[in-house]
Amino acid sequence: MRKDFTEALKEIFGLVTDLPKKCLSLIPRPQVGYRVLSTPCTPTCPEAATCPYDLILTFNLKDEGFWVAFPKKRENNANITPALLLKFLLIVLENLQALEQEVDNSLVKNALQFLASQLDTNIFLFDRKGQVIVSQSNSPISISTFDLWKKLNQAGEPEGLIETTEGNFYYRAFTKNGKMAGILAWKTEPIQPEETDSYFSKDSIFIIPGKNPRFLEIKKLVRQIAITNNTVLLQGESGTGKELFARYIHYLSPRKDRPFIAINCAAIPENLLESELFGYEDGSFTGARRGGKPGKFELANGGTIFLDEIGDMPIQLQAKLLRVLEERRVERIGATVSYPVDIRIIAATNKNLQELIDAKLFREDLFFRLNVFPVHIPPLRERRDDIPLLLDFYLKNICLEQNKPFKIFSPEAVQILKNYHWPGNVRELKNVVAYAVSLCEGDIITPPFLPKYLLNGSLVSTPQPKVINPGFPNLESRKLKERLEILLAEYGHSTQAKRLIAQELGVSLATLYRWLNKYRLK
Ligand SMILES: Nc1ncnc2c1ncn2[C@@H]1O[C@H](COP(=O)(O)OP(=O)(O)OP(=O)(O)O)[C@@H](O)[C@H]1O
Repeated sequence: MRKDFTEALKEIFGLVTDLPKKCLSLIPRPQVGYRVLSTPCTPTCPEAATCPYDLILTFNLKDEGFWVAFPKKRENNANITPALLLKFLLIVLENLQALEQEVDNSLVKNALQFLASQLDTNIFLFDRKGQVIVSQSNSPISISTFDLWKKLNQAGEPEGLIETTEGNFYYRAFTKNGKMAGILAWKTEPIQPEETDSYFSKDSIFIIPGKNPRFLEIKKLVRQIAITNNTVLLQGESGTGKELFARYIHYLSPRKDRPFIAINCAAIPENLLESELFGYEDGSFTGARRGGKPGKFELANGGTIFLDEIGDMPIQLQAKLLRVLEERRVERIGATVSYPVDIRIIAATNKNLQELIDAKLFREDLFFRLNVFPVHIPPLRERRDDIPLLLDFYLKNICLEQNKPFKIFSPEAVQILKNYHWPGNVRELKNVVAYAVSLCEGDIITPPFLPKYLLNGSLVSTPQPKVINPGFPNLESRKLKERLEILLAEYGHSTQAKRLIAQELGVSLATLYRWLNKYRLK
């Protein structure tokens, strides 16, 4: 272990792990854990003026002592940056834990405080329950440690960058025996390019949880596309995160400070969609607002427009959209002139556009214009390895939102959730977690706290055929219609009521509108 550890330090950081004998005689060795020394190690060192090191750390791991020094002049002449020191500290923390050595909090605290004073930054170390072990503020900040902890938990990934009212914080969660043991966060502003090396998540501030290899590939592709101005077509089942990805693309693009305008082509009645998208001039039709109204394209000028459920766009409007895509100009209804617009277009659908083209419901030329960068987001059942991570992500977030103590899922509950086929994808998973959190008062969520339909053996571990839009879990049409009627009677027909119904069913508002149309329940 010691060899691997010192080799890693040498290799990754170019650190000196074998100090000259004369130094060793001056350096006190800690009884346990580690100790950080700034040079000179002692005021009496005869070579203080010419000491080649900046910082020396001494360790005692499993009764074995050794030393690491940070040379003032490193091989590649790189400065010892804050990120480098912190990375180093994290490696130390993790190694101490790998050796199953209890880390003495006061030692960690001293080390961190020392580093913070060297780094001119703010550092916080939380234990797994969010208690602050170290809070080192070099300059006063107004964010509360609770708010910071909340944000860190919302990020969902083991490492990355979060944005707060106080600027950016890098963070890194560390684990012990496979469980989260704490989170170290430190303020970093502005972000220096050399600090964003591969050790840290390049997902930037906006993080989409998911570690499945295919999903990681998609995130990588999306990051590459984001910085271009190209049109993107997101395809995937309902609830897989198409809108989330659209926002992610916008966020990572040079347009991030300009508007992101989303419009759901299926949720808006056909006769209103045109005026919503293109706007209208004064007096262009009965009931039109005085002075006219700008459409979504105009509102999105300089930014991104997200056309959700593009497969549901009426065919006559498709021709008009095609013109916008080709000419980058928009003409309000009733106008005689057109305006230039600078927009990035992201479209999404859970339908098979090829089938719609064959059925003459979707224009092929529009499809080619939109399909510049196609991105297929896989359904949750095709990335089951991410289920525990997503459960954990939403569990923490929902407990924080509902101001409840943190909970965990029992292994039996996780097993059920891992086997389920998730037709409503991540949206459905999120609803299941919210359901369980509101029912369970204890610390452990066991199977009885899960929605009943998940416990029904026939639904569990039944491999499902791959379908683009599977609809609600195994409900036959008649049952679905009955369920919708009951819910409408209970909640009413208002837009807000429909939002609640969609939430209860674990489907998007657009899917609900589609069903209401289908069963003539509007
Ligand atoms: N990978 C993910 N990690 C965390 N949350 C996710 C992920 N994917 C989706 N979600 C969450 O699931 C919900 C549904 O996501 P979103 O609305 O982006 O899906 P969608 O594919 O656009 O759905 P629809 O086609 O029904 O409009 C949102 O609350 C979103 O935050």
